[in-house]
Amino acid sequence: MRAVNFDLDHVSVRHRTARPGLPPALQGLSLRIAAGERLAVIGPSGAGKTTLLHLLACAQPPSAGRFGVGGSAPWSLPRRELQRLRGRLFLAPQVPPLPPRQRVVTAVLAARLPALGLWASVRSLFYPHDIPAAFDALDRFDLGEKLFERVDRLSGGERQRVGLARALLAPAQAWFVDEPLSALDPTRSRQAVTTLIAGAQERGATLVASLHQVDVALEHFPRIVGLRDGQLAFDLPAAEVTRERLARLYDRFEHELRGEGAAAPDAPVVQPVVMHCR
Ligand SMILES: Nc1ncnc2c1ncn2[C@@H]1O[C@H](COP(=O)(O)OP(=O)(O)OP(=O)(O)O)[C@@H](O)[C@H]1O
Repeated sequence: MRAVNFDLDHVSVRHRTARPGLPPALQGLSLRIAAGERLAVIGPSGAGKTTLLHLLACAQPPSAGRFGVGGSAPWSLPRRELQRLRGRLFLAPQVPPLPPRQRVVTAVLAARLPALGLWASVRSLFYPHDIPAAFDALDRFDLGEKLFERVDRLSGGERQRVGLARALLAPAQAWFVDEPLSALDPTRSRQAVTTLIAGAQERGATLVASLHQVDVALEHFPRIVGLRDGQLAFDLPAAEVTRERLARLYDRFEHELRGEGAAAPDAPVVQPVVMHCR
């Protein structure tokens, strides 16, 4: 499967529901992400990390500037083609949208729906079509024994890992993963991030992750994009992200840099967000 590249040329994003007078969530961002590249997006709360991932996954349109995916402007495509493109992009929200009463096997295999026809999709809701593949994906996140568990019987950390296991089954060429480690303890975090990276590399998929754990970002991602107040603060190889740059990026948000205020491992589950991208 061929990976895709992304081009942002002075892109701004304003949320439709944003209060008038507030600056856009992203302002004049210019970035180029090559096919198969791996990068982490860091920055304090409200910097625009989630908005950037939603833009890249074609879940959120730009309000200004030029945004291209694989050489075409997604928001100018006919609706059906835009849908097809979205099927090649996998967005993993921080809180995965897993139906609470569903079995884990069904929830994980749902990642394949963009590649299935209508009848196969409906059928797969009742008869999981590839149980071994679901087991393998879960097992890589140490969750193989939860295959037939109901989603609402999982801890917050387990749900988050189920959400990540979906990436391994998605027919996608680019993965956008929003704070994948927020409900995981340090050991699980390391396991999850190495599994994600290995999975993306096996497929040659582009991987963009927003991370609050700056140490994990610097250790595992060769390129780091720093956002602050919706603007690009820096775009550098990890080795060039110095303490001074981080101190400037997190000025007045030092507690976030120290990891304070993060969700406790396996914290109580927050209600899943509704995804509008497919
Ligand atoms: N649906 C929305 N409607 C209106 N404003 C929004 C919406 N989503 C985000 N924003 C605003 O856009 C800005 C960027 O938010 P975003 O969620 O992208 O930041 P973030 O860096 O991911 O933050 P966090 O680390 O807290 O998740 C913030 O000012 C936020 O309040």
